[in-house]
Amino acid sequence: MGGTFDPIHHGHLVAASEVQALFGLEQVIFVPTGQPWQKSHAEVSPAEHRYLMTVIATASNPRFTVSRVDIDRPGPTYTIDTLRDLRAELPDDELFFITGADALADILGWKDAERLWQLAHFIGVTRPGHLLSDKGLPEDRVTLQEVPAMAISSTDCRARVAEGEPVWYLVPDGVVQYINKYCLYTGGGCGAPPVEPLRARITSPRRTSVPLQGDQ
Ligand SMILES: Nc1ncnc2c1ncn2[C@@H]1O[C@H](COP(=O)(O)OP(=O)(O)OP(=O)(O)O)[C@@H](O)[C@H]1O
Ligand SMILES: O=C(O)c1ccc[n+]([C@@H]2O[C@H](COP(=O)([O-])O)[C@@H](O)[C@H]2O)c1
Repeated sequence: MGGTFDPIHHGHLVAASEVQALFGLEQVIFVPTGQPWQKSHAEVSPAEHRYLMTVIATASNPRFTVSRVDIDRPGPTYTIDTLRDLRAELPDDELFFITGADALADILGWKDAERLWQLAHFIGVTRPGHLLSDKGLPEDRVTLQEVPAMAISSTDCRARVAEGEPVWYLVPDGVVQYINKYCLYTGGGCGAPPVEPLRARITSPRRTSVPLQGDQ
C-alpha cells in the first residue's frame, strides 16, 4: 500500500487489514512516498517522520511491514518505480497494489500508467466521500473492494492538530505521541532533535555507559 502517510491513520490500517484478510496476502508492505509529486511539496512533512510514524503504526501487526524504497530513491515518487523495486526484492511473489477510491480515479494520469498493469494487480478500496469505479481500467488487473468505512483523512488529522483538537483514536496512540514529541503540524518545531534515517543509527557502533559485570 503506497501513501504519503502524513500522518498514517486508522483508515489506512483498516483498509490494509481488510484486504490482507480477504485476499489471503502474506504481508502488506506500506510504502511511504519520498516526494509525492501530485501534492504540494511545501506541505508534506519530511519523509523520515512519515516513515517512522508508519513503522510505529504497523509494528504490532505481524502481517504488516514498511519499505523504504520510495523514500530512499531520489526525485519524485512514481508507482512504476515502486513496483519495479519491490519486484526486484521479491522476484517470486505476486504483487498487489492497494489504493483508495480517490487515488484509483486518477491512476490513468500516473507515470507510465499503461505499464503499471504488468507489474501488479490493483485493489481499489472504498473510501467515504469518493466514488469507487474501475471505468477505463483493465478489468482483469483491477479489483474493487468494499472495506469498513472510516471517514478519516490525513488532511483532517493535520488540521485538527493545528487547531489544538485531539487526534486520539483517529491515528494509533503511538502516532499521537510521535506527533506531540516532534510538534508536527503546528507550523513550527518545538526543539526536539531532528530525526535521522534509522539506517544510519543502526550501523553506528553500539556503546553502553553501564559496565557489565566482570568488566574492568
Ligand atoms: N479513510 C480511508 N479509507 C480508505 N482508503 C484510504 C483512506 N484514507 C486514505 N486512503 C487511501 O490510502 C492511500 C494513501 O493515502 P494518503 O496517505 O494520501 O492519505 P490521505 O488521508 O488521503 O491523505 P491527505 O488527506 O493528506 O491527502 C490512498 O490510496 C488513499 O486513497
Ligand atoms: O506514479 C505516479 O505517477 C503517482 C501519482 C500519484 C500518486 N501515486 C501513488 O499513489 C499512492 C497514494 O498517493 P497519495 O499522494 O494519495 O498519498 C502513493 O503510493 C503514490 O506514490 C503515484
